[in-house]
Parts: sequence; C-alpha cells; structure tokens
Amino acid sequence: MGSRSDLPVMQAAADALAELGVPHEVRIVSAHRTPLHMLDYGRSAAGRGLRVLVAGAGGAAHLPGMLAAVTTLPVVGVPVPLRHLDGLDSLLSIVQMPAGVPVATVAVGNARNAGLLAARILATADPELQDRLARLAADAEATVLGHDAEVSGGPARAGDA
Ligand SMILES: Nc1c(C(=O)O)ncn1[C@@H]1O[C@H](COP(=O)(O)O)[C@@H](O)[C@H]1O
Repeated sequence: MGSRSDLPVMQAAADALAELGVPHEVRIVSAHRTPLHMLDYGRSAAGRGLRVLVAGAGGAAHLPGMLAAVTTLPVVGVPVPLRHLDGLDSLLSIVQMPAGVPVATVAVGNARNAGLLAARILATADPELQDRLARLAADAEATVLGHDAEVSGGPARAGDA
C-alpha cells in the first residue's frame, strides 16, 4: 500500500488471504514518495517468489500501475477512499490504464475482494486452494440462506420458488 494510512482499508486483503491459508507479505511502498524503493520492490517481486501483487493507494493512485509497469506478475489494484472525492480519484487513476499495462481493479475500498481475486489467480494452479475458495463461497451462501429463513419465517433452500 502507498501509505500506512491505507492499512485500515488494506487489512481486509491480508485477512482474506490469511483465512485461506495463503502466505503473503504486507508492505508500504510508494511510487511518489519512495520511487526507487518501488522500482526495486516491483522488479524483484517475481524473483522473490511472489506470484500476485495487491496494490492499494488513495488519491492520485499511481502505485498499482507503476508496479504493473515493472513486473509481469498480475497486479490487483484497490482504490482507497480518502476524505476528498470519496475514492473516485483513486478509482479512475487505477482503472484507466493504457493498453499493454493491465491492472485488475476492484471496487472502491473493497480490499477483501482484492485478496480473494489474488487467491483465485493462485488457485488456478492449486486444487486445494480451489477447494478452500469453494468452501468459503458455500459458507457465504449458507449465511444468506439463513438470513432469508430468518426474515421470511420459514426454512429456505437454494432454488426454492
Ligand atoms: N497514491 C499514493 C501513492 C502512489 O501512488 O505511489 N503513494 C502514496 N499514495 C497515497 O497518498 C494517500 C495519503 O497518504 P498519507 O496519509 O500518508 O498522507 C494514501 O492513500 C496513499 O496511498
């Protein structure tokens, strides 16, 4: 993430990866404030064994795009909402990449989805991780069906008319 101030938003990405048992690191790297460190981090990432980068930043959020420019690893960008402009600035900075330098962008503030998307990318080569992701989706389904049963006053099953 671009700043320590992003941590309250970005923690959800790390939490999702931890829930799924995916080893990960949490780092603060800024294209603006630590450009040489950012270059070094991005260039060395694949060689250090990293396989996906999740990059979150707010405002003029150049970090995800600049990382994508110096690595061929997949980069998932998280627009972090700040006090001004509610994250729209960050969203547009991250999503409007020029052709040839892709960044997969999640919704403003939705770092959990960035963690889950990173896990799905890794799971294409990891059947056990695929199973864990399927269990997580089944848990979410059971929760919503439980809520449906609660508010409707009756047992609910998927596919009930
Ligand atoms: N957008 C970037 C970059 C970058 O893109 O390299 N580096 C820091 N920042 C963002 O500046 C915001 C304010 O940072 P401070 O709270 O440290 O002033 C943060 O959301 C950070 O991600």
